[in-house]
Order: sequence, then structure tokens, then C-alpha cells
Amino acid sequence: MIEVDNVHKSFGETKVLKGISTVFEQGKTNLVIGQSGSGKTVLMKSLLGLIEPEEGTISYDGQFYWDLSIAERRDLRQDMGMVFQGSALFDSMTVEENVRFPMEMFTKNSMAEMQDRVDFVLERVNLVDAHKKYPSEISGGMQKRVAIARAIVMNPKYLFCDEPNSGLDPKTAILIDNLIQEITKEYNITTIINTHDMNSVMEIGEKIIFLKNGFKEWEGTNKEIFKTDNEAVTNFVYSSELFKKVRQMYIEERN
Ligand SMILES: Nc1ncnc2c1ncn2[C@@H]1O[C@H](COP(=O)(O)OP(=O)(O)OP(=O)(O)O)[C@@H](O)[C@H]1O
Repeated sequence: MIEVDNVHKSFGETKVLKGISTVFEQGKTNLVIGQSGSGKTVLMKSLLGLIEPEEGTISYDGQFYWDLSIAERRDLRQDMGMVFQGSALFDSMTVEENVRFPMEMFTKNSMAEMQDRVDFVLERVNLVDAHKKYPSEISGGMQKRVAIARAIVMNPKYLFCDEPNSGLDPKTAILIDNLIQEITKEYNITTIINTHDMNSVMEIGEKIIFLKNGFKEWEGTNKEIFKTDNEAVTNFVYSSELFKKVRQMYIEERN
């Protein structure tokens, strides 16, 4: 569980996060949504310990990042896995080398131990024949699976995913969403996903935080987002005619 309490962050005169408080729950897919520029990336960087808030606190199962020693922060960072937008794989490394990389950086495991773990996580993301391939030789969806495998190879307690669906076709996007949700449940991870994808909101939005101009405008579940009267949320989520109709049908069905 990650608890965010009254977090403020400015760049120069520009206030970007204006008192964000929320709880990202363990074993759940927590989604952060909001228009471009609303502060999602700055919040995620703050959660990753890359940006220090001027005010407010962030605690990870009771540990306050900025109160820890350098060594303790390093340990905590090893509990964090990250799936970057666009996968961010190393082009010159094979799939298995990419996945092994964090272990080579942060552990003293033997090659055999690392190989066992690489085999395990690649199997978990349903990639059994791609070990020796290079990123350029596999599809975008497979690259995303490799990125997920690399993010979980160190057994993280916290998993951060920045736009994990960007660039994927809708069907592959849903498979990736489902995979992230399954892994979240299976390993009881606190997962936070920045997304623009409304399918993700509907499918895996167990907890959704909606940011607007640096404020938390709304939070709730994917079931609640269908029913909310908050105009900023409905304008954002139901900006397309299709989603407006889906919402209407859902509300009528319930009445
Ligand atoms: N290092 C920085 N220096 C100055 N301003 C910054 C910095 N990082 C972010 N900002 C500003 O903070 C605001 C929020 O940016 P942020 O990247 O968090 O938005 P976002 O919601 O992630 O947008 P998008 O959906 O487009 O990724 C923007 O106005 C941005 O210009």
C-alpha cells in the first residue's frame, strides 16, 4: 500500500501537484487518469522517489521515502518495478539479457539462479520462445510482455506502469491489461498505472484517481465512474459518443 498525503510540487512559479492525497491499495490495479498536463507523470515520478515533494508525504507500507537513509532508499527502490511507455528495452540486448539486467545490476545471484528466474518470468508473461530474440525481432505486444517480465523479475512490491497500452491495437491492449492485473493479484503487488485508455479504465480500474489541474478531482472504482455526476470526470471519460451511449445503456440497465 502506498499512502500519499497532501503532496505538493511546483516547478518555479508553476504549481503542478496541489495537495494530492490518496491510498494506492495492495493487490489492486490503481489507475491515474486525467488530461495531458494534469500532473500524472509528476505524481508517478514522485512515487518513484525521483521527485521530492515540497510539502506532504508518501509512505510505502509505513516507510516514508524521504526520511530513509540513502541505503534504505536504495533497498526500497529495489521493491519498485517499472514498465515504461514504449517498453524502453535495450535494442542491443536479447530478450533474456533485457530481463536479466536488473538482477545483474542489483543482485549477486549466480548466472544459473538468474537464468532460472528469467525463465520463470518469461514463462509467466507467456513468452517461451523469445529468449534469444532482439526487441526489433518481436511485436509491440511481445515487447510489452518483456517489459513486464523485466519489471517483475526482482519480485517488486510496487509496480508502476506508464501508459502500458500506448501503441498497441485494442485486442493486444486488453491482453496486456489483463496480464498486469493477473500479476498484481498473483503476487499481491501495489500497482499504479498512468493511462489515457478508457478500455483500461472500464476493464481494470479497481481504483481510479482522476487528476485535474494538479488536484485530485475524483476517485472511485470503474463501477462508480459509470454513475458519477462529476462533470469533469464525465466530460473526460465520456468524451466519445460511443462511451456516452455505453454509459446510458449501463444506467438504463441498472434502473
Ligand atoms: N521538470 C519539469 N519542469 C518544469 N515543468 C514541468 C516539469 N515536469 C512537468 N512539468 C509541468 O508539469 C505539468 C504536468 O506535467 P505531467 O507530465 O505530469 O502531465 P501528464 O498528466 O503526465 O501529461 P501527459 O498525459 O501528456 O503525459 C505540465 O504543465 C508540465 O509542463
